[in-house]
Amino acid sequence: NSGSLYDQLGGKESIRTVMDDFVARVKADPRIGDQFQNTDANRLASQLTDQVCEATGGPCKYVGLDMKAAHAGMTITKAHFNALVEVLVASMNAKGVPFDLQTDILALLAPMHRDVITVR
Ligand code: HEM
Repeated sequence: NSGSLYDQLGGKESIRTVMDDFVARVKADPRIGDQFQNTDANRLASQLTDQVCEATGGPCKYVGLDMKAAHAGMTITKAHFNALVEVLVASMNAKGVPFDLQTDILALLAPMHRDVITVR
């Protein structure tokens, strides 16, 4: 396979499609949904799209809070983190992201656990 991860994903519109699905599933998830109760779905999907677009080599710039600041003050456990990853995989499956690409994306996000998990 050639091209950036971003191109393989199908560009920004495809990433946004996954993220819209993801935020909806997160809000409905019994394990983590409560934490996103007051979250503006459109805004979070937009932030996540920019973040993943940039991280995969796309022409975007994520201008939100860094991951430590974004999650400071929240109660986020390893179990919460794993639940969110599971939800993301469900969305990537639902939107037809090939398995190899899924693992590439997860590899980019996994190290963020250090800044996201606040309860250790
Ligand atoms: C790799 C894992 C994660 C990534 C990449 C990530 C990414 C982000 C991003 C980009 C934002 C927006 C920051 C901004 O707007 O400036 C955000 C906000 C947030 N995240 Fe995470 N996050 C992750 C894991 C989690 C987990 C496990 C939880 C809790 C279960 C969580 C809960 C939240 C909440 C509640 C917000 C605030 C949304 C709002 O503005 O209302 N995140 N996250």
